[in-house]
Amino acid sequence: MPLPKAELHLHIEGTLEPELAFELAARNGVSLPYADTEELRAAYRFQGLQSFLDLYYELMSVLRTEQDFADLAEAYLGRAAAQGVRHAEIFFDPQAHARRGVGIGTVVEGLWRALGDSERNHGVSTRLILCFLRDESAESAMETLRAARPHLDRITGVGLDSAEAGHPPAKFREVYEAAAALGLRRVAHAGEEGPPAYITEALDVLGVERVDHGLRCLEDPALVERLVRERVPLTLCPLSNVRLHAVDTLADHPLPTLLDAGLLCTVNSDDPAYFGGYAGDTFDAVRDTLHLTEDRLRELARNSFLASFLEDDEERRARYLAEVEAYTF
Ligand SMILES: Nc1ncnc2[nH]cnc12
Ligand SMILES: [Zn+2]
Repeated sequence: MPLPKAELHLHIEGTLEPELAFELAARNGVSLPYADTEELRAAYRFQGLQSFLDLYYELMSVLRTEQDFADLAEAYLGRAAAQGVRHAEIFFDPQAHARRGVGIGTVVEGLWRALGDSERNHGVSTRLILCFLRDESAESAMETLRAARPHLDRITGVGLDSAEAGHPPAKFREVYEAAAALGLRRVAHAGEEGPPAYITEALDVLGVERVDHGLRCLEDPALVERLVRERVPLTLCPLSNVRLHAVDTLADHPLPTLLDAGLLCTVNSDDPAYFGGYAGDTFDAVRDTLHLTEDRLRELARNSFLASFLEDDEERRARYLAEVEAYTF
């Protein structure tokens, strides 16, 4: 039995495996510029974040209907459950679908067809986090939040993703204020490819409660001290960092340094169809390559539930935490 864990940094569009991409392309009459799944997989060699994002946005053109989003989420939940995920807080990118005329209602209600039955079908509780694309305008983000209003009973929080460099968090001050006023939780990608100052800005200007990635905090010791003091969780994605060249190899990943510094670290899969592993694969990889002890692995699992947005269901959180403590390796 795998170690129970929560997945807190997972883009649902990043779980689109080549096989499902081709199946949906055929179903929807979309042609992909790849002959087959093998040729598509061969394209998964990225120079950095932007080259990944180019393929990620291209491939999601196969997602058209509610059923497509339901099938995508259902496939993810099955894989996640098999790897010990008990709770998943799932990002989605409505603006990336609105571009081709797929409205946020299709996305959210489609995902909900799978998420609504996830506890019963997979034993996985879920939350949805709407991400704004930071390389789109602040006005577009505000329009997206407006369009999300009829679906807010399905949405727990907002996040910020896509190309980071040159798109500081402060650009989205107003939309995060509006999201907070609607009672939404707040997270943001920061310090993945952008500087540590973006992490500080995400905390101070956007009021984020977790930092997605946050890897580059290590360049600013005062910031590390603050993150430790304020118990700000980091949702790290080690396999993503290797594939997008934030680190040279997994053996060079600073996860042990971050843990030793006292940071509240979690490990996550980001875009598992593209980066070579789901949550359990990621835990196995850091265990084997970074030689993490059982105590460290248990700490990472515990942190994942502590950092999750389960404030509305503390009984469940306590149950998950008890499972972590009772786990025998
Ligand atoms: N790792 C990542 N960073 C920024 N935006 C993303 N969208 C999907 N994955 C992402
Ligand atoms: Zn991400």
